[in-house]
Amino acid sequence: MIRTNNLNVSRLTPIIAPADLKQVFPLSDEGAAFVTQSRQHIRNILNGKDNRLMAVVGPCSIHDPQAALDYARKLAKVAHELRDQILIVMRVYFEKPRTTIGWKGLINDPDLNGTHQISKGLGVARQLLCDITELELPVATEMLDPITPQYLSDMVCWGAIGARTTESQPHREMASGLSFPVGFKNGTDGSLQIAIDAMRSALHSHSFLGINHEGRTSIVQTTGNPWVHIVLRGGNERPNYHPEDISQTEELLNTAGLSRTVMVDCSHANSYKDHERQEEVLGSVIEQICNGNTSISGIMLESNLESGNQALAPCPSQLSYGVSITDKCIDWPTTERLLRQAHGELSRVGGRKTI
Ligand SMILES: O=C[C@H](O)[C@H](O)COP(=O)(O)O
Ligand SMILES: C=C(OP(=O)(O)O)C(=O)O
Repeated sequence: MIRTNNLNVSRLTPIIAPADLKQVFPLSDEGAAFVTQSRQHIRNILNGKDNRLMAVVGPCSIHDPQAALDYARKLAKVAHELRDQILIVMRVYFEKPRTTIGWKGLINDPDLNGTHQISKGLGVARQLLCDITELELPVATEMLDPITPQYLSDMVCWGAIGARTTESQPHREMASGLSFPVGFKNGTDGSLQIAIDAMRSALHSHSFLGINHEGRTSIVQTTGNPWVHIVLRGGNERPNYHPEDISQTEELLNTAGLSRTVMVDCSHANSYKDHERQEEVLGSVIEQICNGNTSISGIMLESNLESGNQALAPCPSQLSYGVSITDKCIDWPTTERLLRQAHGELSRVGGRKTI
C-alpha cells in the first residue's frame, strides 16, 4: 500500500484524558469557590464596579514548580496586604509561543531536555495550579494550545492570548468558550486592529473541533465570551503605554463598540525587552491612573525570584534557582517594592477612577 498521509509524523502517542487527570489532581470545593470569586472580582475590575487595579505578576515561564511555589508564597503574602487597592493574580505561564524555535514550556517539555513528556507536563502543571490556588492566589496563564484548557482551565482566573496568536481563528474560537476573562495582546508589529478584531470574534458563539472531558474529538459549540479585552504590549521596538497610545486605544474601542478597558503589559516591547525598564512603564501607568485615566484596569509584570535570565543548560541541575529560562524578569525585592509603591500612589488618590 502506498502511504500518503503522516509522512512527516514519526509517532502518535495517546495520552490521559482530562477527566482522568482531574481525578488524580482534583480541585477542592474550597478551591472552586475561590476561583469563582476571583473571576468575579476580575470581571468587576474590568467593568468598573471594583476600582482596584488588577496586576498579573510572575515569571515569564514556569520551569521549576518548586521555585514557582516559593515565589507564589511570597506573592500571596503581599497580595493579601495590598488587596484594598490591587488585585494581584500570579502569572503562571506553562506554554510559550516562540518566534522560531526554542523550549515551548513546562507542559511541552517538563524535563527541559527535549524528551517532551507531555502527559507528565500536564500533571505537573495541574498539581502546581492546585497548590497555588490553595494559597488563595488567583492564577493567570497564556492559552496557547487549544487542547490544554480541558485539562487545566478550571483553575485559571484570567487568560491571555499572545501577540503571536491574537490573529489566529482557533485562538479566537477557544477564547469564545473560556470560562474566565481573556486579554488579547496587540500584534508583535504593534497592530491594535488585530486585537480589536479578535475581541469582536470571541464575543460571538463559534462551532469548532476540540476534545471533550473524556478526550474524544468533539464539536465544541460556544456561547461567546463577554469578558474579553485588549492588552497593550508595544510592538516593533515601539512602546504603546503613553497617554496618546491609551487615548488612541480608547477611541478604537469606542468606534468598535467594545468595552473601554485596557491592560498594559509593562514587559515585552513596552520595556524594549529590558526587564529593568518595566519600572518606567509601571510608573507611567500609575501616574496616568492617578491623573484621572478611567480606562486602564490592569497591568502585567514579568518577575521571578532572581533577576535576568539564563540559557537552558544541557543538564537542568546546572540551572540557577529562581532565574527565568525565557525572557528576563525583575527580581523579588524589586517586584515587592514596585507593588508597594503602586499601592501607595493608588491609596494617595483614593484608588482608580472608573466610569
Ligand atoms: O514572553 C516570551 C517571549 O517573548 C516569547 O515567548 C517569544 O520568545 P522568543 O522570541 O525567544 O521565541
Ligand atoms: C509571549 C508573551 O507575550 P507576547 O505574546 O506579548 O509576546 C508572554 O507574555 O509570555
